[in-house]
Amino acid sequence: MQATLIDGKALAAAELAQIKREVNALEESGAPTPCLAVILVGEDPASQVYVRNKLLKCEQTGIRSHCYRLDSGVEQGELLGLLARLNADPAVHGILVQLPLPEQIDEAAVIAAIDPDKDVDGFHHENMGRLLAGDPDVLVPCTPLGCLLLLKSVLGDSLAGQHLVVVGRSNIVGKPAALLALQHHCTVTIVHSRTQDIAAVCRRADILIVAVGRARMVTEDWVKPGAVVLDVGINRVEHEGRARLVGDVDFDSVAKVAGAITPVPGGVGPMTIACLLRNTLQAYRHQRG
Ligand SMILES: Nc1nc(=O)c2c([nH]1)NC[C@@H]1CN(c3ccc(C(=O)N[C@@H](CCC(=O)O)C(=O)O)cc3)C=[N+]21
Repeated sequence: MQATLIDGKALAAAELAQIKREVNALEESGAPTPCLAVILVGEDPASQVYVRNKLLKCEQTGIRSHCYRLDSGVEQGELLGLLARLNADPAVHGILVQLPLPEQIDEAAVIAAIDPDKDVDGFHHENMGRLLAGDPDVLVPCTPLGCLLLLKSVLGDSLAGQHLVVVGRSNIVGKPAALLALQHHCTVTIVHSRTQDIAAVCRRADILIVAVGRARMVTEDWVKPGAVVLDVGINRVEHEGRARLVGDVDFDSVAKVAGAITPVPGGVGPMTIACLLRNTLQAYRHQRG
């Protein structure tokens, strides 16, 4: 391995420590405590792990949190009613509805029902539009924001002119990551399942962000020597009879050619959670003027 390992866990811990200091300062000034509401529908095991993690990090930073656990058979109207109450509650500053939702519920309708000012996921069309327009007063999706912080940790502020290729075009990672990179003056390409000779396009990237959800899809022949590789994938695979977490990047082969690379676990994931808390604090400040 020649690549520098980008330690997302350590960088996230530093970010959380900073958030904790800011929350403490608010506390000392007598201001109310920032509060995040999390809604979890059903019993999806991965969602339960992620939500537990988010609540734990809230506790560590002093952000108040409240988790609403709804039955997997809940009616959409009930979920929308809960959102209306949380939107109207001035003590709640951030709202996160854990995805995916059960099939009887229209995800788009749920996201549209969240007050954009409390939309700490940055999934509401109002926030997507603001990001597209380059409005600084926007809540940016947590994973792309985490990617940007990881990139700055290796490249400093010199993202300008770098060719950044995003693999994947989802609304929650690929598209917002591309827009954020564009705002930081990168030359941006998005590639996806219909792209012709995807490996050749990726090989031209100075920075590669991979978010497709296919275990170890990106191999060393996709990567330019010295490139920075961020792996957003979280795939559970069987390895010698045991469940194991791997990314969308074939770490062992890519680490031989990349200049820097994030591991899975311990890369983008922890940074995503740190950015959720960062967004909660931003939403709090915005709401309090
Ligand atoms: N409304 C909503 N917002 C989200 O931000 C959201 C979501 N729904 N649904 C699911 C995805 C996934 N996601 C992750 C966050 C942290 C880790 C994370 O911390 N991963 C650890 C490992 C965790 C494990 O052991 O499974 C790591 O990479 O080191 C992973 C995945 C947020 N998501």
